Amino acid sequence: MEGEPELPAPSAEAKFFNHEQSRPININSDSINLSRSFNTTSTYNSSTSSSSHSPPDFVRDIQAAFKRHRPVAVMHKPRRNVVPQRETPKESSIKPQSIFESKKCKEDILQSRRIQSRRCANNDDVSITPPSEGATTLDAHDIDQRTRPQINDAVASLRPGHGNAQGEVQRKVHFSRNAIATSRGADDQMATGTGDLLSHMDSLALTETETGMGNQVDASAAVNQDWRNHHFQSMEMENSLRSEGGISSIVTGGTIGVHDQLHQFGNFLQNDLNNAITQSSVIGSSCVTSTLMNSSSAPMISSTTYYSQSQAGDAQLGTGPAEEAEGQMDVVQPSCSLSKNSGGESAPQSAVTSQAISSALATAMEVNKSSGSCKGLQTSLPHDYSIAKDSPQLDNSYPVKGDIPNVKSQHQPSDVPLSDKKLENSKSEKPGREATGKATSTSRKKGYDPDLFFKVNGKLYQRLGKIGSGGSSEVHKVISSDCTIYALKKIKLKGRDYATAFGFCQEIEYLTKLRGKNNIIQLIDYEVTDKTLLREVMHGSISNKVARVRDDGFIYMVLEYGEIDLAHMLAQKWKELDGSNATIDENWLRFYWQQILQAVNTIHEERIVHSDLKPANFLLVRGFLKLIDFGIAKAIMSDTTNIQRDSQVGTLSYMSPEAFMCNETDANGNTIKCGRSSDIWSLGCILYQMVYGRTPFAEYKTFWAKFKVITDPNHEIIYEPLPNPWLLDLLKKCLAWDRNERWRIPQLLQHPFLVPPVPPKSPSPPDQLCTLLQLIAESTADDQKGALLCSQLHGMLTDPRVSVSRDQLRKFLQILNSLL
Ligand SMILES: Nc1ncnc2c1ncn2[C@@H]1O[C@H](COP(=O)(O)OP(=O)(O)OP(=O)(O)O)[C@@H](O)[C@H]1O
Repeated sequence: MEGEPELPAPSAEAKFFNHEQSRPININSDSINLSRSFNTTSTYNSSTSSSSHSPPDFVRDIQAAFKRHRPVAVMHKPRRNVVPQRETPKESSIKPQSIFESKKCKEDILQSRRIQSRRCANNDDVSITPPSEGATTLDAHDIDQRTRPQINDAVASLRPGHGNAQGEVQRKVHFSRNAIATSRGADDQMATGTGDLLSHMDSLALTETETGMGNQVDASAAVNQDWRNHHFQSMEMENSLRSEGGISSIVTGGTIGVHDQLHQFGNFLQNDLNNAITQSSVIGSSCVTSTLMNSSSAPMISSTTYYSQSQAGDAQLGTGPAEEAEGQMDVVQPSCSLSKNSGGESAPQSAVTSQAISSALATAMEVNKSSGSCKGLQTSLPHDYSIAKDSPQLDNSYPVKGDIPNVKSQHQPSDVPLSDKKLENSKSEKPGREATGKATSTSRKKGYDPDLFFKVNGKLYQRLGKIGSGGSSEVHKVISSDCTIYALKKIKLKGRDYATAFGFCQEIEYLTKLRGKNNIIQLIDYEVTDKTLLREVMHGSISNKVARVRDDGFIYMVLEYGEIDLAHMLAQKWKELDGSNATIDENWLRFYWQQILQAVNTIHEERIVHSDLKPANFLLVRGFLKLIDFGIAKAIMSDTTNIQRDSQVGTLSYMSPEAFMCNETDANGNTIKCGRSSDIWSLGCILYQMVYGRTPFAEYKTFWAKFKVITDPNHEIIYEPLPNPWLLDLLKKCLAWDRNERWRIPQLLQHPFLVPPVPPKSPSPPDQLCTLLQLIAESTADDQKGALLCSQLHGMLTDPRVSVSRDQLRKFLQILNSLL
């Protein structure tokens, strides 16, 4: 595995904006983009080039020239988080007892729902008072006998019949701080879905208790597996809801500031619901929550709420006329197991977002409020539904899962002692309120919660978790209103210079150009919020390229979602091989190498040089590799084969010699340029890594060491012996130092490693005889008899109906011999 190159001394902030260049970079040990501001007299000879500056000057030059952060995709330190598959949080183990308890709990719930459904007819309010602060984790058996029925009762309030088609039911849910609450039909339009929700909850409970995964649920995995199902279920449900007059089903948990949060989402959907008295707007009905309330962090109802999924996706929000009322706005229902983690990248999948469900409740409450039927909304709940505030087990961050045994706080780092957690909670309470207030006002203004949704061209995408972040962007996993998973790349423009912004817009341009090419990641939609900027950059009318974007603009790119990148695939592959002497399976290699070549061929045919090819930029989408990240790609002008670069760009370990020396002059006085062959070098590095498990210059750890060897034409790359000599040959064809000697993609696609030469067929005995006879006939052309015999024999041998025995042959030869 490759080590990290040490880069030239970064500045204190390690972040530069090069006014001459197009991009800012963060310099860290992972990656580097170099600007060519140190373009001086260096030549192909590395020693010359490096010696043309004293190191401190050079360092300064380079620092000034670094453009943007380009992490080196080393296999052992991939930047992208691999989705943990149903990872179990350390803090919350499920004990058999818990499972047993949770099953019991489920029965309790079912029972209490029955009771509750009767109560519902009487327009009960439900309030669950939160317990004191403290614990962050709760197992089912931690829920004491007193609280469980309360929870159950609360959940039971979701029973069908709580709202009904006549519209007389006006159930309210009051959330006290940290309260777990359940939903109820907000009014008649919310009646029917409750039943669906409950059935989902039931099945969820079953799922969770039976599988013993009542803690963290891998949202992504679940989403991936089930979204199609969910989609259909959603549609089904939508239809049924429409025909039945509409409902809203809501399950939620509560936390501090819940009313604010409820209010904001209420605003978001108010139009929908107000205009849709007879329409359905089903929110999150399919999701069952296991809710952990934490007042300190939650952007909305709870900082960490686990949606355990059973039938996620059964409901759609904002469909039908309600949606129309919203004005083309697609609203995403949180149908899938979701994970929201304020911690961001480190645990994208573990984070669960509960907000849509919470929001649904908010909506319901808003509707109730606005309809004047919400008198119970702010009131306390009947005490039999309350969870004692001082309950020893349940505190402000307790998970309440209804019938789900075990959840844990995601928000608080697990290594924080409990007492500290308490402290943090109490400390953060106030800011939490303030933050919530802010979020609320933003949400009110925008009509949706920006912490939860992204809006691109009027369409909402619900955030499922952060996938990763590049040098310039954040990439999130999102779900659209039709339950399709996408990746959403968000680039903040504020503070960047206009030239950089132009670069970002160019990525959009390339992706637009590459639409329909199935080995390139597909751009589904995009929005540059700063329209003036977009206009300016696209028309090339930026007057001051070094000026910085001052407004809070963003670029959003909705992209096809890739499951895993090649860097992770390789890491996984090598992990599997670890300890054994085996090498990567050649067929596996061929399969993906061919796809890599085809993807790059696609852009080369479109006269685009990628300039940052590395395993992390090949994503697996539905089993095939697709190329991503055209952030520094460049178009080749029609009259040339090279691209014009102001700067050195790329990721060190995969950068070609000419990329290091771009724009310098070679020994013959020619300017060194980058072109398609630079990409071929990078491909060679990728192939080398696929074969040997490390990049060709991995042993050179520092930037300088790498720079020196890569730019040295006499440096010999070490190739360990390989069983297949063609593979070795292929590597050498890609990693030829002289860019003119490197093979091009069409040739590489025909290389014997991919297309093994077919051995020539050895001629069959009759063929040989025929040839022989031919020769004899020619040599005895003067002897007519001999020639006749030869042609007779030839005819016999070539006629498939005639079989000639050896004896016959011998006789013929004897005759022939006597004649000659
Ligand atoms: N369509 C996608 N599907 C899934 N994951 C993606 C997708 N696009 C990007 N990612 C993930 O997000 C990471 C960052 O994305 P990308 O490389 O496009 O951003 P960047 O800011 O240009 O990064 P870099 O600094 O590498 O150039 C990628 O390494 C990849 O793991």
